[in-house]
Amino acid sequence: SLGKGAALALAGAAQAGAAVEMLAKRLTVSAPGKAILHGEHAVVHGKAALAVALNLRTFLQIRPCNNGKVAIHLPNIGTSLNWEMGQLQTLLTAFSGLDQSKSPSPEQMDKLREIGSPIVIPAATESLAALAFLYLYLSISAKYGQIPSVEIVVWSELPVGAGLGSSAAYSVCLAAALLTACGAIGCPLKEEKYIARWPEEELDLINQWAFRGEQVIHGKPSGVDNSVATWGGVLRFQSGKITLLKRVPTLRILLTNTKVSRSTRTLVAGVKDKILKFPAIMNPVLASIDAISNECENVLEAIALSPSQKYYLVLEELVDINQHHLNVIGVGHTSLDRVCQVTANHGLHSKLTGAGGGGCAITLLRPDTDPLIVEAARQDLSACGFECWETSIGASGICLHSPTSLKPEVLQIFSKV
Ligand SMILES: Nc1ncnc2c1ncn2[C@@H]1O[C@H](COP(=O)(O)OP(=O)(O)OP(=O)(O)O)[C@@H](O)[C@H]1O
Ligand SMILES: C[C@@](O)(CCO)CC(=O)[O-]
Ligand SMILES: [Mg+2]
Repeated sequence: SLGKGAALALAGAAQAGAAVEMLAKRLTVSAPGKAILHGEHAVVHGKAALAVALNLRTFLQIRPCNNGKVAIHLPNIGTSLNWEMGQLQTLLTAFSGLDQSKSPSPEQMDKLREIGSPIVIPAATESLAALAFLYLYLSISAKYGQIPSVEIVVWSELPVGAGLGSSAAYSVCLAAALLTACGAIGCPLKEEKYIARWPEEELDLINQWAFRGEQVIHGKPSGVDNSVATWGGVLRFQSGKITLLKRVPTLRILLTNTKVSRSTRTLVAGVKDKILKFPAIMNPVLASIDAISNECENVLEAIALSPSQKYYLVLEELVDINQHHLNVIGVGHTSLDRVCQVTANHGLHSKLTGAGGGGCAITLLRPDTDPLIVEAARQDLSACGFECWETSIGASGICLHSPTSLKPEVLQIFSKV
């Protein structure tokens, strides 16, 4: 019998006609950002993480073009880039024989940097966004057939590079749009539908390709961020195994962006160095973070069955302990300490989320936390120069939108670019 990959490739070829039809019109997709409740960094080293999809999304529109170019517009970072189709075509051979199971090689990355853009700084925001796009465009084109001249716009409600999984939402949107555009996966959006999702097998393929995009941006991602952007909801992730949590209580979370910029790639590399330098000291910390994720999962399940004050006390203690651990492994920041102190003054518990080193923190709220307390905490956090907002969790994963399902704000941004 055919392997999953081969079957999908055949299905992709059969959909080649659909690809041409697909690109006769615009296609809009969106994927959510995420917050990690527990397990950031430890998850890169095989431990468990718990992640939730946020109601802040990245939107991507892909439009057919007939100017012989492939263009990408990134209004969040003020960048627009384009390449001649011919220039990309000559590179396809370097990317042939690749599939979603292979990591980007150093030689391929060098080739991409050559044509990347006028941008030369290897780790700059624009350069990483361009490299991830080129990697996905070329390897997907090499495998399923070259994607014709297109124009792509990506815009996000998420702060970019702040710990809320903007890179994963970006990679998942790109993978979904490019795979749909070349007919490797179907287009589940029917005329009468508002929003549509792909079948599980195709979501799995999107997730695998998006992971490759994350590798270009992060270096050594665990895959938790692209998984939550693909599947949505609340999930447990360990060594590539994704378990969607079915019974979860409605959690109230306050998100705070310290606005201190950082790079996930650099922070992940720093933790690895520390583990190599002090294995006997760092490994027990990672094991403890793993135990926190497991304990949190049990407590969430218990709350979903019977909400009780005592469980929220446990969740708060776990947040405090993990925040200390994250400081120990070197991913804290004075701005994050400040968030913890300011919220503690209001009886609330916070920890960093994502890669740390600045970026965002989450503050756990109880179902009955007085809105006046939340407001007072918000004001104090704003006075520190931070931005914060209460969020709902468990949003849906990557989806396709009909134009009528898009908010006016998103339509307006797409109409301007
Ligand atoms: N909307 C976007 N427009 C352009 N580039 C983006 C966008 N979203 C993400 N990126 C790319 O992703 C990079 C940020 O990724 P990074 O992993 O450092 O932060 P994050 O994903 O927001 O946080 P974390 O990984 O900790 O959750 C940017 O430098 C840029 O290259
Ligand atoms: C820091 C990290 O654990 C989470 C970033 O959101 C990196 C990863 O898992 O890829
Ligand atoms: Mg990221």
